[in-house]
Amino acid sequence: MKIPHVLTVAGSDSGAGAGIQADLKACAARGVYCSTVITAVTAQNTVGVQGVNIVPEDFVAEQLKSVLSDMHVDVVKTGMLPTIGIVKVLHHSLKEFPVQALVVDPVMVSTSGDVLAGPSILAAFREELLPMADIVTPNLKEASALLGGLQLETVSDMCTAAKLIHDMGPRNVLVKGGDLPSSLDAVDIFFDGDDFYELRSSRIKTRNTHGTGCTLASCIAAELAKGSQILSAVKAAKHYIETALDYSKDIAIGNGFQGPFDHLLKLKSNIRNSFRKQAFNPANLFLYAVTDSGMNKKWGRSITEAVKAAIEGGATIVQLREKDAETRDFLEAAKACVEICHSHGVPLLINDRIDVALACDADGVHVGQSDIPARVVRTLLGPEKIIGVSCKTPEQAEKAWIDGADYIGCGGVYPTNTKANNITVGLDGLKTVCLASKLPVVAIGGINASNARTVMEIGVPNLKGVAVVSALFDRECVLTETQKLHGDLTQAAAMVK
Ligand SMILES: Nc1ncnc2c1ncn2[C@@H]1O[C@H](COP(=O)(O)OP(=O)(O)O)[C@@H](O)[C@H]1O
Ligand SMILES: Cc1ncc(COP(=O)(O)O)c(N)n1
Ligand SMILES: [Mg+2]
Repeated sequence: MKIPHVLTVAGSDSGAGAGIQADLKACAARGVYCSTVITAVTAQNTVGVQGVNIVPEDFVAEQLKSVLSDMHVDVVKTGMLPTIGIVKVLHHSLKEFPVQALVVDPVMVSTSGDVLAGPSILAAFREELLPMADIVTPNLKEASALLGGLQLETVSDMCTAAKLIHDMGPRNVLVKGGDLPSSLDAVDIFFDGDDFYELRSSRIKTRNTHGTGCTLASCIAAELAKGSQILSAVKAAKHYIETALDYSKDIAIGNGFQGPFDHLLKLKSNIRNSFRKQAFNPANLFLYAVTDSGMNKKWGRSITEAVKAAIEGGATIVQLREKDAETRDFLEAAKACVEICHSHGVPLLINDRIDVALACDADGVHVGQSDIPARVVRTLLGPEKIIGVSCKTPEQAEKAWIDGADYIGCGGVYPTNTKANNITVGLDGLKTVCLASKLPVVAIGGINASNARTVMEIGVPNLKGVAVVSALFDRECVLTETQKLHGDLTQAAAMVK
């Protein structure tokens, strides 16, 4: 399988906000393979550039040959090209190994004001590289330098510059206005030789803008490699910059005035979630209340009234299992239950309906063997949420563990009216599954005040509690029944210890 491939020819930034490091991260974030030809190694941080060590042009040529003679590169993107010799070497390589598109970011001065490629480079840019480029992406200072010091202060000046640079031969020009002093928005001008496009995004208030230029150019290259048209590639890249800046506006890396931003925001948001993740507490399975709309209707109670009574009676986790409710009514009830549960520190799960769980920000979901697989539920809900799976066999328990579930429900232990045609596993089946399971287990199916102790007294360590439906909700007083069951379970737990 061929995958989209960008080759970046640029300098290394030890602080990893710009240069090669930004290019690698931007391409990774956009799902594109990125190879790297390094033209210079900079000693650089959030304060500025402390040193530059230029790679000899022969060795730049050697790197280019290694990559281009072996790999299929779709798009070449250039950043810091510190010498005329390196520009010439690149020009030569691109003649020998033509690619689908060339994106030129004419890096000259870092935002910290340090020179990365001197003015002597300008002639080589104009003569060798720009005529080959599909797009060139100067910032205000670079556009001005390319045009012999022309003053650029307004959006209209940027249009003039785009047109003049277009005359040097590139097919498209993007003049970037990140540094436009008077502008509330971040405005860039795109010119394709016929039309001007004013591309605006909100200007994010942050110190973390080091590397925006490199990232923008890499992202354009990545989108081109995936087959986008140039204008949509530029728009996608600009949108990505805006999102990444917004996401990273408060991160603190380094003590200087310009910090790097965070390219891999999607990935990081998962990692951050996993830092935040409170490990599921198996003790919550102790008295697990599962609602049933039919029963509550029969006794003239709303779901919320039933849940409140169960919690006050000592339920340690609640699952809403509303098979017949209209979705919108269910969601409203679920939102109210989330509030009640959270005010008591009790987790609330939703049976089967991942959409409802997401919409009401429930603590998790319980799924059966014929529902969406737990592995998919985990992807949809992220690492923070609780996932339970109904299992009858050790194999199903093993699979639930592999899929990233937090607990399993095992049953039916006894015959029950709440599930038609449900195979009963009995106490023996329960014990077998508990002994095999790597996850904590809650027993379910026909459990009530008269048999709960017997269930708990099978005495296997990872049986953490019982789940009940009718024993709480098919009764006149949910509060009393829950209190009674809680008392029995507490006694049984004391016996087992
Ligand atoms: N604070 C900001 N908020 C939103 N977008 C920005 C901000 N600063 C720069 N950009 C955008 O980042 C991209 C790079 O622009 P610029 O900073 O001008 O280039 P360079 O990094 O080469 O100096 C442009 O699309 C610009 O509009
Ligand atoms: C190696 C290298 N390449 C490019 C830039 C420009 O990035 P910025 O203009 O965001 O400082 C940089 N600072 N370092
Ligand atoms: Mg910048």
